[in-house]
Parts: sequence; C-alpha cells; structure tokens
Amino acid sequence: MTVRCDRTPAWQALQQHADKVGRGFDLRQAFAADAGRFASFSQEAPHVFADLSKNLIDQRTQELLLDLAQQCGLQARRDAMFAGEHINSTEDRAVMHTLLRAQGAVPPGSRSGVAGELAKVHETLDAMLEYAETIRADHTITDVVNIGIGGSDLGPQMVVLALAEFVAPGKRFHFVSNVDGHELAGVLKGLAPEHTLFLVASKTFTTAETMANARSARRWFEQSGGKDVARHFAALTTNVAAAREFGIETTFGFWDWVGGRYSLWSAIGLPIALAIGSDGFRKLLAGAHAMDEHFRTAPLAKNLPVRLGLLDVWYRNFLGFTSRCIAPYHSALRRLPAYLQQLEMESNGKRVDLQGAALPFGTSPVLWGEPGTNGQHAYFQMLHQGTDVVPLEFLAVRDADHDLSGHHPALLANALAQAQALMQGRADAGGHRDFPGNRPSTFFVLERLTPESLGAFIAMYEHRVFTSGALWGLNSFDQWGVELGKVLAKDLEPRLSSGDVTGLDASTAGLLARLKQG
Ligand SMILES: O=P(O)(O)OC[C@H]1O[C@H](O)[C@H](O)[C@@H](O)[C@@H]1O
Repeated sequence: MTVRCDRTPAWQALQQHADKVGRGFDLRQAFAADAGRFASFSQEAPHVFADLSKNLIDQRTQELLLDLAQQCGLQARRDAMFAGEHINSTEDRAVMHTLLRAQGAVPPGSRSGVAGELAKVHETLDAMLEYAETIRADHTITDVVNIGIGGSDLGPQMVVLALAEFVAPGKRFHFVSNVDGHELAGVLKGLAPEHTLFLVASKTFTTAETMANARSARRWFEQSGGKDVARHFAALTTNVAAAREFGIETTFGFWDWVGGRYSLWSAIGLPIALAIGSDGFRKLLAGAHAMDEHFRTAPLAKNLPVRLGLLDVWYRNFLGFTSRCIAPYHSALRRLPAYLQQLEMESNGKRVDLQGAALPFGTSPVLWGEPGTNGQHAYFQMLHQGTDVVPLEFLAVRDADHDLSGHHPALLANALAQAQALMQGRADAGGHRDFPGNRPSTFFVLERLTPESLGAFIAMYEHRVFTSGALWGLNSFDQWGVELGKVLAKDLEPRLSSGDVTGLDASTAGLLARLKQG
C-alpha cells in the first residue's frame, strides 16, 4: 500500500527544512564546508556515473527525501511493478517493460503468469531479430521508413540517431510521424518502391496519423509500380488482427503491459535492430537490464534513479522549480530531449492521484533542451542571468567516435565550464556582467555512447520518472489527457470542407472560416 507524499511526516519535515535552509542554500559554501561533497553526492550505476553534488541539497535534505520514499512505500510500488501487478490501475494493466529486457529468469516474487509472458517475449524477440538480420542482408532494401508517432516514433528515432556509429552502411532510415503530408511526401520523393521497406508501428493500430500515413504509403507504393506489399510492409503492434485487416502479413507483436513511451525495447524497436543488428539490440537490452537490476536491488540511498526522482520532487514541490533543461553534449543525442519530454511529461503530467482526487501540489516539470554547445549560444543567457532558476542536466561522453583533433576536448571543456559557471557565478564585474551563480545542475558521464550505455541511461530515466510519479501518488502509465483533442479533431475535419460552424465557439468558428478548404 502506498501513501501519497503530502500525507507523510517526512513531507512536513521537508517543508520545514526548505523554509529553514533549503531556499537559502548556497552551493559555493557547501563545497567550501565539505571536502567530501563530490563523493557523497555522486552515484555510480551500471554504465552511468552521475554527479549530483551541484544540486541545492544537503545531507539533511537527502535523509528527509529518503524518509519520504520509505514512508510513501516506494519500494512496495517498485516491487509491484517488477512482480507484474496491475499498477496501471486506470487501464487495469500490468507495467512490465522491464520484462522485455529480462535476461533469462523472471524477477523474484513475480506473479504467476509472468514466466509465460517472458517466454512470449523471447519468442517474439528471436523472430524479430531473425527478420532484422534477413533484411540487413538484403541489399535490394536500401531505405527503411518507420511510420509511427509518439512512443512508436520517438524512441526508435532517438536511438537510431544516437547509435549512428554502430549503423552498418547500406541502408537509410526515415521516420514519418506527422499527419502533415509534407513529411511523408518529402520522404517518398527520394524513394523507389522496390528498394523500400515500410514499418507501420502502432501499439493500437488505430492512431489517426499513423493510419493516414500508412494508407498513403501503400497507395504510393502501388501507384509507383511497387509489387509485393507483403515483402515491403511489416507491422509492429499489439493489434495484429487490425494489421492483417490492413493487408500486412509480416507482423511482430507486443502486449498491453508495454506502455507506448516504454516500447522501444519491444517489436517497436525493429528499426533499431535493423540499424545496429541483433547483437547491438541485445546489448541495448542488456544495458537497460543492468540498470533495472540496480533500481530493483540497490538500497535507496545508493540507487541512482531513486536519488534523481527524489531530487525532482524536492525541486518541484519544495523549491518551486517548474522546468528542467536537458543538455546532451553529444550531437547524436539531438532527439534525446524530445524523447524525454514524452517519457516524463506524458507519464507524470497528471493533476489527480490514483483515486482520481485532485493533487494539491505540482507534478511533472516542463522538460526542454538542445544539444550542447548549441544551447549555449541561444538560451543559456537566461539560465545564467534570467529571473527563474532552471536545473540543468548535462550529459557528457568521455570518448569520441571520430578522430578530428581538438573537437572533443573543446566540447567537454564547454560542458564542464557551463556547470561551473552556473554554480560559481561572478560578482566582481558589476551590473549587467554579474552572474548570480548558485544555479543547480546534474552532470552525467558515459564512458562511450554504446548500445549498452544508452540502454542503461534510458532505463535510468524510466525509473526516475517512476520514482517521482510513485511519490506523487499518480498513475505514470496512462495518458487520458491526449484523448479530448483527438475527439474534437474528428468533429472538425469534415467541417473544414463543409464550412459548418454550428455549435462552435466564436474563435474556432472564425479560424475554421479562414482555413476552410477549396
Ligand atoms: O503506438 P500508437 O498506438 O499508435 O500510439 C502512439 C502514441 O499516441 C497516443 O496518443 C499516446 O499519447 C502515446 O502514448 C502513444 O505513444
């Protein structure tokens, strides 16, 4: 049984602590007073090192946050997830994306039935990887087009870009998500049907954008002389029947216990397997599994995802920060912020608890960002001297995968310098040139960007989001908030040609008149 965070004694103690020292905390003084600060506020985890020492927390904050985690029953909820309980209560589903990367046995304490699910996981994984190897060896296929949106797009796209170093030459990867025909039309322009494989990726196989793009892709394929739809289309879905009805014979399934934004480890990861091969895909899973084990077994005080999730609660609820900036210092990670936006904001952007009662405190922050050093020449001004404090998250990779001399030290020096400048500030120049400093950041280090380290990093983030969501007492695994817009769009689409504005508010009616087609 979990307890909502604001109903615990630790919550009250944290409030008092924030009033007393939290808001007046000074990083520079903290480092001056404690030579061991870096050691005690950094955390080693599989494939990921995290320096949390430049955050606005002291030992007492950390202790109280750990009390909060205990009093909320974080461990029980974590164990319930790993055991396959239906913790996604509003959809009455288990949450078992970790099972997709389980290496052999099910976690101890698993519900009966989980072992059977794992057998299905391995069977599908083997079939999908075998297919991936067949296509990789088929040199007539030069272009792979993934048609999917949200979780059926962002994860595979982010990972394929991030692991470009591991992608064998000979195939190009395209990702089409938007219902905006400009996107699909732009991709199709450069393609020949006999050399193209379309992957229709949709958990539900009902998402309007994906279905529209899949229909148009098939029409283009047939109209441009493509033969053998069966060979050139595959579907990745939990709704195999709908894919078959659409006319796709090659299908790879997954299960309702995999949330869309947690699905890159399932058949939705086929583009990744095509790009980096079956060995590479298994390494991605192994990296994630290593982090799962860390999250499942490490004591809370030494548990990286837990420490991060607790920090997120501290910042959001006690220091009042409403956003977090993601700064990956690696250009291949350019889609990471977009990926993390869905992961965190769709999971924890909720205003009611598990029972549906309104929450009296803030939940998901806004996540945003661009790769470094680009952001430095754009919005870092605001981060250094603006009126809001925005915690930053640096991600640096020690070893480069290129041999251009001088670039990598320059990149890493910039990451270090920005974190340093945000903390130190400068008070000697006067007026416009002064920096307040004391601006918090977390600094992640990977030794190299590999399938293993990326898998571990993503899993770390998933569990961090789990942690803050669990403390807030909300359901991180549903997304009812995306439904209303879908319903309204259905109503408005025919009105764009009929011009019927009956029952519409004046603004929507006025805009519709301006956008009316034909
Ligand atoms: O994979 P699909 O069923 O097509 O869903 C694609 C996406 O759209 C939905 O509206 C949800 O907001 C996302 O969580 C999901 O990933």
